[in-house]
Amino acid sequence: MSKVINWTQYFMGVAKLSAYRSKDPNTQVGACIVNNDNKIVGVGYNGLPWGCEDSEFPWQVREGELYETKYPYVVHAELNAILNSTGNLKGCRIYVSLFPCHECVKAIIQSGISEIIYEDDKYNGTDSDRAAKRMLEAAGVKYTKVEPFVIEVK
Ligand SMILES: Nc1nc(=O)n([C@H]2C[C@H](O)[C@@H](COP(=O)(O)O)O2)cc1CO
Ligand SMILES: [Zn+2]
Repeated sequence: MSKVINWTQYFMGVAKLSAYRSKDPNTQVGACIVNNDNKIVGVGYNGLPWGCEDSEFPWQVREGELYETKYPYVVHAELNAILNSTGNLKGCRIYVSLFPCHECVKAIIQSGISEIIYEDDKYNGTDSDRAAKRMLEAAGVKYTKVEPFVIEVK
């Protein structure tokens, strides 16, 4: 019998495959938005906005003056997936390889997405993470952690 993956593995797999497109040398994140018919309606990974060349922005820099780091320039995977999506996201689920930050959570809530499925939560307990969860709980958006699913890319 050939191997068959379940829906969660499939959508998380698409999210994680997308993450491999990210030029971020420290954290590659992928996201996949799915509607109630189990159709994919948006994917994204953390990258620079259109027109911003990877070679001209400081991907390697994580500390020091904000302007000199990668942080003000990168579009997070979740926001890219929302911005890349087609149509109304009300009631959709978002599969993301890393739990969303407080900024993406605002976009997730406002777009009508009703559930977050995530795998990694390496920033668990940070202020951003706590603020994110505070908003999700207030807005009634579910978040569910799933076991790691290995995608092999050679
Ligand atoms: N959920 C997320 N989605 C994302 O796309 N990111 C992006 C922003 C940066 O490009 C990178 C985090 O960089 P670092 O601080 O781990 O070196 O991942 C970060 C988070 C974490 O909340
Ligand atoms: Zn974010």
